[in-house]
Amino acid sequence: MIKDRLYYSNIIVNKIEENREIIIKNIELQVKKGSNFIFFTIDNLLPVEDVMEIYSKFPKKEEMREKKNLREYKLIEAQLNNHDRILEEITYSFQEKKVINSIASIIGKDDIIADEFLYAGGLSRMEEGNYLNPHLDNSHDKDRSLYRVLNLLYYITPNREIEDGGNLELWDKGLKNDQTVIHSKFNRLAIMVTNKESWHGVSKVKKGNRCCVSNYYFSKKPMSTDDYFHVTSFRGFPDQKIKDIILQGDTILRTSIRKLFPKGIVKNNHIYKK
Ligand SMILES: O=C(O)CCC(=O)C(=O)O
Ligand SMILES: [Fe+2]
Repeated sequence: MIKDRLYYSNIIVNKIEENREIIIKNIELQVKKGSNFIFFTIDNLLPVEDVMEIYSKFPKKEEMREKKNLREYKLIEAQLNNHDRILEEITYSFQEKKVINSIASIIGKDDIIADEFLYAGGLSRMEEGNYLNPHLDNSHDKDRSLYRVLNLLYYITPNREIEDGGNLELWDKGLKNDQTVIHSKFNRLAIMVTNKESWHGVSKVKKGNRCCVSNYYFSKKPMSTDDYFHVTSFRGFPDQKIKDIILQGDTILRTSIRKLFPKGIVKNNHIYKK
């Protein structure tokens, strides 16, 4: 059996469909509570031996690009053809039409387009001390013609405990309230809406590594009714008061630059050049 995107996507769709009822109930509850930041997780996505194989081929620290600043400290790779073929296959399996359709029908949005250039998607690796501060994802795609609407995060590092840090944190009740912690557990797919309220981040990794395969879905229409545009906007974690002020200033600065130069001044090289 060739482990290609078709193979993975068949398993993924079956898993989503198996969980359809529970996911829909969960989303309905969130909507009822008035949340616009919808998310859900699907556990045991792939057979364990398949995830272990993907994990074993995941690029090592030295083979990835380090992003290190006040906002984030992590390793990324979008240039998938520099690595084992299996990594490109698992990443793009989430972009197969039937996976998109299955998720789209659950979310109730029919005009979803996958991000074939992996603009800010692809592989990410976080090691001890790495973090991703609370942020709103950039509202649009690389040409600023489509809205980002969903983020799919598939965690593949075995034996990660919640105490090891590196968990996905969602401010689904607003930044002034406590965040919901999503354990970045082995073989878990987390799916979250991205809009102007979806503040999220990754807590500092305390132990081991945290490998993730990520994909964005786009759409001509946003997840809400009104139009909006924002650059990736960062905040401090709740205990980082000074960093919070600095990061808010940083967002204001980058927003003003973006107003002067709508396509940005530095070329974003976090894309898959085919
Ligand atoms: O790694 C994660 O769980 C979240 C990643 C993320 O939010 C991002 O890359 O924008
Ligand atoms: Fe994000």
